[in-house]
Amino acid sequence: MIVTVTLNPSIDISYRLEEFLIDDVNRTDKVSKTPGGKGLNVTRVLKQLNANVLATGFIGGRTGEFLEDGLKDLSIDTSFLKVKGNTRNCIAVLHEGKQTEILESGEEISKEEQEEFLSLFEKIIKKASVVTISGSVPPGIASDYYEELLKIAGRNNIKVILDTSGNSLKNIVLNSEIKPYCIKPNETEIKQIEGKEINTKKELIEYLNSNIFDEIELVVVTMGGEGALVKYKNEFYNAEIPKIKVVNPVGSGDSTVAGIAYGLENNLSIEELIKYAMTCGILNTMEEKTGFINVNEVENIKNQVKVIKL
Ligand SMILES: Nc1ncnc2c1ncn2[C@@H]1O[C@H](COP(=O)(O)OP(=O)(O)O)[C@@H](O)[C@H]1O
Ligand SMILES: O=P(O)(O)OC[C@H]1O[C@](O)(COP(=O)(O)O)[C@@H](O)[C@@H]1O
Repeated sequence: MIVTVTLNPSIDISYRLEEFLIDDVNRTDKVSKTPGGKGLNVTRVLKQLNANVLATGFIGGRTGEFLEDGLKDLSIDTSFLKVKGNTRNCIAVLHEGKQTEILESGEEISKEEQEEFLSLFEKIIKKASVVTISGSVPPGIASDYYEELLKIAGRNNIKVILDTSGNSLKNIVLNSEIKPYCIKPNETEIKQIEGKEINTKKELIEYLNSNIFDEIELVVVTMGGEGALVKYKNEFYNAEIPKIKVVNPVGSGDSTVAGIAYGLENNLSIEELIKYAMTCGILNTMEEKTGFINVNEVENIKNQVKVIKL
């Protein structure tokens, strides 16, 4: 089983506009509202891949109920901790080929709620082989909270894929006693870890060879339409992907994480795992909906992804 952790889920609202008018009124009938937050996008794609998946995290209020109902409609198993604060909304405006996002930070999670979640997490991961942890943490949660989750997963010998950014990622890579099995930074996030200038693949390889990544077995640095550079057990792989028509790229990193989790759960070879990860990311960009792929196209796209050992 794969457990997906979304500590800061959201109702993802997307508005598509021909033109985005600043300091003016924008009207649209092209609206979508889906259960979101990075980990729930991961969950939906895993469900589409027929994986045995359980979603957990904090939810609260009417927005939390909307979110849980949306997952139930997709027959997704959930075990959320209900909290006092309301689940947030995140808005993406898709306009003129661009994507402008307004992400609420979410409502505060109390110390008691944080403690309660650690107990719930310990209980539900007993049957898991892979855990994904995605996204930002809501207010009230210290940046080392993810380390607590890693310790619990470590005690239970479970592989963790961590997809986060900013201080949460920095803290895990630079300061955490225990490391995740895999991280999936994009090009911006990898530079944020130590504020490094990384302009070429050669520089990226040099950076990934530095000892701060020694204990992380799998590092997947995604590069949007340019595919990814992957470090696995000190070997490097370049993932070359086909040129496709992008409809909506929101959630493609999350879909990539779903592909990695699927690969680990099914003990795929590293080449096959990278192909699945890229395929899920690509297929998500080709859809209007976030955290959604056309499963009928998996084989076709996978055959067009090239994984080259460097
Ligand atoms: N323009 C694109 N064309 C094709 N595939 C894409 C494109 N953008 C993203 N992808 C796919 O999704 C993956 C993750 O995208 P990326 O933008 O790097 O992540 P994030 O959403 O985390 O910023 C890429 O490695 C690729 O497989
Ligand atoms: O948890 P965070 O980091 O605040 O991000 C939440 C947002 O990220 C998204 O998952 C989109 O992320 P990506 O476009 O980076 O894949 C939205 O669904 C969600 O609103």
